[in-house]
Amino acid sequence: MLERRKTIPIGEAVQKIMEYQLHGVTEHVSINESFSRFLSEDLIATSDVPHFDRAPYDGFAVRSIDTTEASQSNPVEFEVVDHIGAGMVSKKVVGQNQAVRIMTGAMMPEGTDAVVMFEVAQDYEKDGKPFMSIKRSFKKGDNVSFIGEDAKEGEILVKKGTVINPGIQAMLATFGYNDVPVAKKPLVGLFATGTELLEVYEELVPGKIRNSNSHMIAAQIERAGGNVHYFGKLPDEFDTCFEAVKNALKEVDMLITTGGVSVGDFDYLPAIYKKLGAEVFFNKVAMRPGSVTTVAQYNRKILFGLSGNPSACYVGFELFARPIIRRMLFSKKPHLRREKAILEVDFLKANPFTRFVRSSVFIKDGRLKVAPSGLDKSNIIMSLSGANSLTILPGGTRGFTAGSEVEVLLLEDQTGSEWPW
Ligand SMILES: Nc1nc2c(c(=O)[nH]1)N[C@H]1C(S)=C(S)[C@@H](COP(=O)(O)OP(=O)(O)OC[C@H]3O[C@@H](n4cnc5c(N)ncnc54)[C@H](O)[C@@H]3O)O[C@H]1N2
Ligand code: MOO
Ligand SMILES: [Mg+2]
Repeated sequence: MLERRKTIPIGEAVQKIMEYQLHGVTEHVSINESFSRFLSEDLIATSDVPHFDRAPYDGFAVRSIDTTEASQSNPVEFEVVDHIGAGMVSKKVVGQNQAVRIMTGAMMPEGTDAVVMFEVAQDYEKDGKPFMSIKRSFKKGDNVSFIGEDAKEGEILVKKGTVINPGIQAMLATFGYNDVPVAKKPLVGLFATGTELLEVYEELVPGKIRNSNSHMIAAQIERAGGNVHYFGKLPDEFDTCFEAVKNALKEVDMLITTGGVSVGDFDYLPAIYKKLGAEVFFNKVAMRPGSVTTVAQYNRKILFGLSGNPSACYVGFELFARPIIRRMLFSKKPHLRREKAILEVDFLKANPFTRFVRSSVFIKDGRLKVAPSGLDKSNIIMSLSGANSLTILPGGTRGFTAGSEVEVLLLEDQTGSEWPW
């Protein structure tokens, strides 16, 4: 007899998974390998930046007090007693009406408190000695880049769980993080199930199709920040699938399968979970596509039984597996970012369930707009290539007309959302 499944709302399904706390693990990687990894500790300023007062221009370091009387009609003369570039430190203590020729980035010599740019000074020689004169006054601190103006020692500059971008790379280097504490990438096991599946390089034959889901999910796992362990494809045979799933679980942090989760005669995943003794969180969600998505836990490892239908599989991954991966990367906002956008075209399909329409968001006339990226059926592959978002069309509506405001989940955004439901 057909097993009746209990349908639960999407928010409840996500909550059930998120309640299951899987923790992130720290590892240290060289700064050269840290780009696009997730920080596992707050990034703290280990020193002031800059850590010495320095010249922001090429010119002359002077004592501002010596410039007070300078004007167009009264040039004031300075003897140039030293000459330094960035990285050099002057040993001179600068006295009255003395100056040091200084280049951008060099440390301010003792006694000086202002920099005169070359453009406003006249330099010349007298008796074989260098001199310069100015026709305007300078205040203490004019053209000086002060200690700590960029960052103060001890400041928390970037929170843990943030993805490392080029700017963060610069900070890490500035503060001497040669080894960077990052979240270890969760290892996500992956199987494609289905007797109909061919490898990419195989010729098409009647009744068979090429396995596209595992290549798609592998990319989604990497986009989410995980590492993929692809175990291959399995035929729809109970014993083979059971053994493969049971063994694979020992090697990974979580396991994804695609296909075989519905009510068909060869859909073995529900029976596999049962024989394993796994705790099933849900096996029917009030959403399209992906309604058959099944999630369970066994031995503190989460099993994601994603649909075999490509679009359903894709959506199931983004809503349920992505937040778990991001959580293990210490993200405080592990879910897809939710924004409002204006629908560009009519979408008049009535549906009792919430739909997640593969869509393309774009900016037009300064506003975020959205349009479906292709056919909206769960067995469709082609609408996925142009999808950078999922438009949420709540259940119980008669569809939406162009110009309506709708909510979208952004697939390629790194900011994320704390809880979009
Ligand atoms: N009587 C019912 N039939 C179905 C129901 C239902 O509620 N009652 N649900 C439908 C929905 S909704 C979906 S979604 C699918 C889910 O099917 P399964 O998750 O069991 O997946 P399969 O049966 O194995 O395959 C479905 C479909 O997807 C193709 N497929 C599978 N794997 C791949 C792959 N790796 N790459 C590309 N395509 C793949 C497969 O050939 C099938 O066409 O069930 C409905 N049926
Ligand atoms: O689960 Mo199916 O993908 O809803 O269409
Ligand atoms: Mg099936």
